[in-house]
Amino acid sequence: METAMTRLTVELGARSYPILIGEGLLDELGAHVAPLLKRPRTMIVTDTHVADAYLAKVGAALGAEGISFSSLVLPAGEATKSWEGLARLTEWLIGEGVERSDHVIALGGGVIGDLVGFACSIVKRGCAFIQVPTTLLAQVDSSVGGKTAINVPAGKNLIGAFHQPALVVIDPATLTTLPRRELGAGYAEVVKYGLIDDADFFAWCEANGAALLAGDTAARAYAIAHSVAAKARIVAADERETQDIRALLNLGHSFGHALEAETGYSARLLHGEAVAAGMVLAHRFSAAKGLCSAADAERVRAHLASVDLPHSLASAGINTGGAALAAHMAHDKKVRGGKLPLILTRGIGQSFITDEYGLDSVADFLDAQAA
Ligand SMILES: NC(=O)c1ccc[n+]([C@@H]2O[C@H](COP(=O)([O-])OP(=O)(O)OC[C@H]3O[C@@H](n4cnc5c(N)ncnc54)[C@H](O)[C@@H]3O)[C@@H](O)[C@H]2O)c1
Ligand SMILES: O=C(O)C(=O)C[C@@H](O)[C@H](O)[C@H](O)COP(=O)(O)O
Ligand SMILES: [Zn+2]
Repeated sequence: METAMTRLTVELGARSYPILIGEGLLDELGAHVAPLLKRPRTMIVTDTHVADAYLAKVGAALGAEGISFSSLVLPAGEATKSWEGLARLTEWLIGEGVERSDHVIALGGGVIGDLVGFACSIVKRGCAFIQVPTTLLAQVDSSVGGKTAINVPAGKNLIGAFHQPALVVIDPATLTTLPRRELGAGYAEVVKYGLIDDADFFAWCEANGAALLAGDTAARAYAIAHSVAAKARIVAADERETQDIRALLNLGHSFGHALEAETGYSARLLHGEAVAAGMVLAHRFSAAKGLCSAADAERVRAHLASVDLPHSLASAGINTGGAALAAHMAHDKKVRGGKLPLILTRGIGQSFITDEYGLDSVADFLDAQAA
């Protein structure tokens, strides 16, 4: 019997692709992948944790459709999104005889998805890839939209490319094995969609976030479909972040990426955790500048705190001065004409982009937050 599934499309003309969402889809992966292949062969890239839990299942699903595969299992964790990880992966793909028309499968969280996407954008000047996200974060955000990258010491995702996947297959059943801390990190990106432009969805998060994190499958299914639909709409409107639309997906990230840099892209602070703290800082900065009410900023902080996410510099484990944090922000990819546009807000669900505030003012604000 076929799995019940939701099908969305990222509308990008010739680069359009489907997003399939359904419990149990991993078991049917071969049937969805087969029509894309020029030869019955693929390469799976994953990490150690995901390989233990799902590589055999995915292999069986491909085998059932007569698709042979080889696999590369990389170390789990953010450090794999690096020059070393990229070198290892690209050399492996070439050793495996990857062809431009092959479809490499990224099976894992945002680290594997971002790394595989970037490798596929440059190997043989570009081959195809398929996202099979297994974390909440990757299912609601990173698997869709084609931002691919590695981190370098100067900053987060500074070396990368826009390279869209050919297909995204989301099986929320994989979340049953995901540790609670990782679920929380993904949930921060769910809340982000409410804060960008959807106050009703933020209210839904306030009412349902705890249940979602505790394992409510209906809440998870709703949050994934709603988030991915929002992301697909934004990406379709501004694929390469040139029109001040896609940049809204960066809400909380200019602050958050600085916190990640400060903690060395390590397990001390996960990406989603940094984004949670970053979204509180963006709202508080907006309140400090008289753009939004202090009550709205507090509402955001209170919800993230209620689900045990970092919601301040201190709870994110940061005691660095504002100038050092602002210095990280100077490398932000959104900088134009020497100015960093910030994603700020006029209230819940009313975010906007502005380059009115300089990094000096951000540094002063961060000093006050640390005090
Ligand atoms: N490209 C984008 O648009 C985009 C968007 C958001 C985040 N990101 C990037 O995504 C990365 C973070 O992704 P992430 O939070 O998925 O982290 P991750 O890929 O490191 O995965 C988190 C942890 O969960 C484990 N794991 C994954 N799936 C599992 C499962 N089903 N069961 C048990 N364990 C599992 C992994 O092995 C890892 O230890 C960051 O590098 C961030 O910059 C990219
Ligand atoms: O898809 C986007 O656009 C986003 O901004 C999604 C973010 O959640 C993601 O973390 C992204 O990688 C951050 O953007 P970046 O351009 O600063 O890497
Ligand atoms: Zn993010």
